[in-house]
Amino acid sequence: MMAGRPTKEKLELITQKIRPFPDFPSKGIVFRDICPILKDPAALNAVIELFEEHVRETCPGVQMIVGLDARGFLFGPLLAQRLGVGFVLVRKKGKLPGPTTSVSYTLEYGKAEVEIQEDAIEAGQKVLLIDDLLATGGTLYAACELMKKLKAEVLGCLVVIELTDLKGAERIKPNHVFSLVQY
Ligand SMILES: O=P(O)(O)OC[C@H]1O[C@H](OP(=O)(O)OP(=O)(O)O)[C@H](O)[C@@H]1O
Ligand SMILES: Nc1ncnc2[nH]cnc12
Repeated sequence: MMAGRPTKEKLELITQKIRPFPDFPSKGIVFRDICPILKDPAALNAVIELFEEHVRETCPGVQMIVGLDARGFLFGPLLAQRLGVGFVLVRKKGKLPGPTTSVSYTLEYGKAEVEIQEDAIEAGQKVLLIDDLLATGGTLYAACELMKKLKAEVLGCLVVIELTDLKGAERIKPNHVFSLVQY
């Protein structure tokens, strides 16, 4: 049923479910909350179908979906299942057991460090990164650096929301970002 819905309708369904919260988590930030998307199966399905369509058209050789802590974990495994590929976690530092490698980065509202298990991805594997939102691009940039360390081939990045004024797409170049909703 959902697959038959036009793209425009799917995008409207998703956009309606994104809530803005001014001045969260600090003054001047408009926080774009994706929680209502998760509460609505049709909206969540629309997100996954639009990502799936894009990936099947533009990255048919993808071998692994790499999700970013924490909200990339909400969409990544669903997409990976649809595509019939695996899912790997990029986590905030200190959460993963065994040998890991890490990269630090700055956020729209803070500083952090991400890490991945060293054996999560094999050299040469084709991966797509996924997160809920692209702001300054610091997080995705750091995740792309992790991919470099593991010698993975990044086919692109997927986000539900892109905050275009913050120029995250510039930051992660030459990697490409596909976003569903832009502000
Ligand atoms: O493009 P950037 O400026 O790097 O910002 C985007 C990142 O910020 C948010 O995560 P956050 O670090 O708040 O963590 P969370 O997902 O654990 O809430 C968001 O989910 C992205 O991962
Ligand atoms: N404005 C924003 N809304 C939600 N998540 C974010 N992560 C970084 N900036 C954000």
